[in-house]
Amino acid sequence: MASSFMPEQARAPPALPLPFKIGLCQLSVTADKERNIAHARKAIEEAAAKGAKLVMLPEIWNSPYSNDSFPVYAEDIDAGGEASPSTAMLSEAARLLKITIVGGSIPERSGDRLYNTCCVFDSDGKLKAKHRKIHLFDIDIPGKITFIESKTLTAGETPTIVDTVNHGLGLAEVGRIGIGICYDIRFQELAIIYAARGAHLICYPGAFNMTTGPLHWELLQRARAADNQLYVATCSPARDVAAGYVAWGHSTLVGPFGEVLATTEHEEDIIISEIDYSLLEVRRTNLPLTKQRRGDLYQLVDVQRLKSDS
Ligand SMILES: O=C(O)CCC(=O)C(=O)O
Repeated sequence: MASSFMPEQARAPPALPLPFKIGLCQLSVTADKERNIAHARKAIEEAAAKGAKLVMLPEIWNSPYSNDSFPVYAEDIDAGGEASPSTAMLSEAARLLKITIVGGSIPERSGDRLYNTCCVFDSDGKLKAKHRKIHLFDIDIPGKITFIESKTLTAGETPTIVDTVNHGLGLAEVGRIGIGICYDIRFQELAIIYAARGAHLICYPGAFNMTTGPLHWELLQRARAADNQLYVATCSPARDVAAGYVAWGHSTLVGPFGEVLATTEHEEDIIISEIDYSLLEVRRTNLPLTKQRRGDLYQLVDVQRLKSDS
């Protein structure tokens, strides 16, 4: 049996967690940051009270979604404490409620740069991972939507995968989770790499809009899940038609067969749904895609892993 003194490489892989509940908090977001933080905390507490062991928040939940707001609402996550009241709240909530939190995203200040960043906290309140949005949302659909995140934000440089291991119990609390933020979902290569690294679930906090949302939001989630035979969870802000950026809403959990397991409309909501990772093996046996891949004809290179191996 793995002892807590063994080095990381010598540990047996943690046992898959038993089925557990995920909570997706589709929150209203206002210009009042203090209120947004208190509101998010309340929603996290409600999801945990309903049995969620993993709780997820939307993209940019502490600030309006705009290039004017990002510099004003940005926090120095690495400094922590008073420099980052949003992540201080997430850490405390995770610790007190004994849950894992995929903390949506907030604007992050690091030196003279700004990022769109998702923090993952384990059930001890420890920051396990920080994902900086890799693909910035720069699009122009004339007459419909133009948004250029790169006006203010810098793109992240690394894919992010998190093991939620409880070493004491030798259990993967809520599994191995890949993280992407919104526009990151459009890039299938990222999801393929997460699947190849053993992710059970990919979490995409996101805020699609009224043009691309109806066409692409569910389509992309189901495609990422079906192609990679894993769970996909998304969490959006609730829709505010008076806001400068109107979010599509429709936070969703998709299963490893590409099936929508739980979803909602555009109002505030907390979705609670069950995740059972034993289904991954079932689906992968039904459709043995990994074994059937034609590596002799095509290959995808995991550049980060290649660099770390060399
Ligand atoms: O890809 C899209 O259509 C929307 C993406 C988005 O809203 C974002 O990345 O914030």
